[in-house]
Parts: sequence; C-alpha cells; structure tokens
Amino acid sequence: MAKGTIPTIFIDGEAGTTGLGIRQRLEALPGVALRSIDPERRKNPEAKRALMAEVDLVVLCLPDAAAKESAAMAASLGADAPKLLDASTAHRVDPDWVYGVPELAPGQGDRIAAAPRVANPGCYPTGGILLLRPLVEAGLLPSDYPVTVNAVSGYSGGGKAMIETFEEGEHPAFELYGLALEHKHVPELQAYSKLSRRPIFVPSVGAFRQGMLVSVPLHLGLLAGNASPEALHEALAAYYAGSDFVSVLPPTTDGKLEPEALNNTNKLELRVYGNDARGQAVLVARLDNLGKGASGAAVQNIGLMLGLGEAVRAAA
Ligand SMILES: NC(=O)C1=CN([C@@H]2O[C@H](COP(=O)(O)OP(=O)(O)OC[C@H]3O[C@@H](n4cnc5c(N)ncnc54)[C@H](OP(=O)(O)O)[C@@H]3O)[C@@H](O)[C@H]2O)C=CC1
Ligand SMILES: CC(=O)N[C@@H](CCC(=O)OP(=O)(O)O)C(=O)O
Repeated sequence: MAKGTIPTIFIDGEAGTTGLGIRQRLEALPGVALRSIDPERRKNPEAKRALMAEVDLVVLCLPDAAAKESAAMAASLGADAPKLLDASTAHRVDPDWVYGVPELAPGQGDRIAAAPRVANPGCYPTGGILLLRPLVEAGLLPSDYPVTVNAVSGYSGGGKAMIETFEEGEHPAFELYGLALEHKHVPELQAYSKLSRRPIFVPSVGAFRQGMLVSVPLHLGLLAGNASPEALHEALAAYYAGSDFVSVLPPTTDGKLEPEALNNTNKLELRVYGNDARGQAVLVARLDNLGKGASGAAVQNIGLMLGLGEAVRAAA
C-alpha cells in the first residue's frame, strides 16, 4: 500500500554507478516519484532515517557495510519501515531476504512482489545461475558436477574507482582476477544454482565500459545419460519459455560471441555451444552488467515490489 498517491522511492547511494543507472531508468518510468537527500547530507544518518520513514521503497546502492547499516536503520522504523531492495552483496544468501531473480524458479516473481526485503543479484551469478539451475532441476547436470564458471565484464562492474583507473589509462587492458578463489559471488552462485560442490569462478575484466559474458564448459560424458547439447538447449528453452527478458538462442554459426550487444537493455541471452564428436559443450550467458546485471534487474524487481510490472515491461 503506497504511503502517498503514487509510490515513492529513495535511492541510498544514488550518486554511484548502480544508483545512477537505477535513477535514470526510474525517471523514465511513469507512476513512481523519486525522493532524494541534499547531496551534502547524503551520508547523514538522521537525514536518511527521516526520508526512509516517508517513502514506500528504499534501494540500497552502497558498499556492503553501509548497506547493512542502512538496512538496520530501516528495520528500526517498525510500522513505518519501507520495503528494501539491496544492490550490494550483503544479504544475497540471507534467509530473511528474497533473492531478486524473478526467472529463478516458478513463483519467484510472486515471492519478490510479496517480500519486505529483496536482495538484487550479482551480475556474474545472474548469468551463471540462469544457465545452471534449469539443468540441475532437469536432472541433466548432477549437483556435484565440478563446475567452472569463466566470465568477462566491462570495467564499470568495478564501480567508480575501477572506471577511473581504466579511463585514466592506469589499468591493464585485460586482467584475470579472483584467483584467490574467494570471490564474493561464489556463495550465491552455488546456492541458487543448487550445486552441492563449490564451483570454481574465474572472472576477468577488459577495456570496454559495459557488457558481460559468463561461460561454463561441460564434458557431456559426465552429465546424466551423456546428455547432448540439444538436450541442454531444450531444457533451457523450456525453462524460460514466455520470459520477458531471458531468451535461449541457437549459437551463432561462427563460434564467436562478443559481450556488448545487449548494452543498455534488461535482456539476457543464453546459448549452448556443443560438439558431439568431442563430447563437449560450453554454456554462455550474455548480459549488460549494468542492465540485467545491476540497474535493469533492480528496476524489474522494483516493478514487482510496487506493482508496476507492466510499466517496467513497456519501458524495457
Ligand atoms: N557496478 C556494478 O556493476 C554493480 C554494483 N553492485 C553493487 O552496488 C553497490 C554500489 O556499487 P557501485 O554503484 O558499483 O559503487 P560506486 O563506488 O560506483 O558507488 C557507491 C556510492 O555509494 C556512496 N556511499 C558510500 N557510503 C555511503 C553512505 N554511508 N551513505 C550514502 N552513500 C554512500 C558512494 O559515495 P562516495 O563515493 O562519496 O563514497 C558512491 O557514490 C555495491 O554494493 C556493489 O557491489 C551491484 C551490481 C552491479
Ligand atoms: C569487474 C568487477 O570488478 N566486477 C565486480 C562485480 C560487480 C557486480 O556486479 O558485483 P555486485 O553485484 O556484487 O556488486 C567484482 O568482481 O567484484
């Protein structure tokens, strides 16, 4: 139930990369009003608390520690507490929060719509989970399969600090990272893909602003019943039939894929590349790390949480 005539939203951290992207998308959306704090007071706890009590929904676009503080502040408002959507990593595997991937499973969109607290997903896990979960659910990919997820992101994924180092020419043009195998996205990737064995995750970042590819190599002989690439494709296509934003495409014929084609959209594409003779396949997800990987996904969740789903679909 809206506190005013139309739902109101406060973006805590609206000057950052994700906050700005959400703001721009919401400004183009009819039926919501944005509320802000004077920029000089944007980190002031009293100013935040007062605004939180007035709005219907707060979006947290903050580093993890600040997101935890803001979430506690909102909870302390009791009956005046707004709904929360957290873009940080802080609450993604917290059982008191609903994971904000509407395509995760049947009924997930309804769970997001009804939830007081929703955790927006990480950009890389969005691609990995949407590739893996249907195959585990279908019994094609054993849950203890030794999964490796390789990925490349545009440099905006690292927020304001990384954007600056790339645009000042102070960052290598390409870099593997996360090689300590403790990347913050692994827990959500494992939990929501329903994998019993911790996946190996090897992210990388390149000299392009935005766009992302997430890929998972598979040995067909280790899948249930030596599943074929066609069976993997069919399982994914059936899972996302009728989805507004996720599509399952035949692989391109030249065996190449670039990461930027979906930039500035909330779309995500899945493909299965296979070679029966070699007994191998590679699953690939393409998305915009700032779109379906962050701000686009946030606006999709806001649409569900505030009953604006139709407007979000129309604007996408
Ligand atoms: N970039 C991406 O692709 C994605 C990022 N995310 C997540 O979103 C969150 C924000 O990331 P991102 O936008 O990239 O980061 P940025 O560094 O671009 O922005 C963070 C913003 O938060 C502000 N901030 C920090 N502390 C406070 C506070 N206590 N109160 C109010 N504002 C504060 C910062 O201000 P100042 O600079 O002045 O400190 C900055 O404007 C992170 O948790 C990140 O993990 C999620 C999905 C994708
Ligand atoms: C290139 C780069 O540095 N990417 C970020 C992830 C960006 C992202 O979407 O992660 P969150 O949603 O969890 O913030 C990283 O690997 O930490």
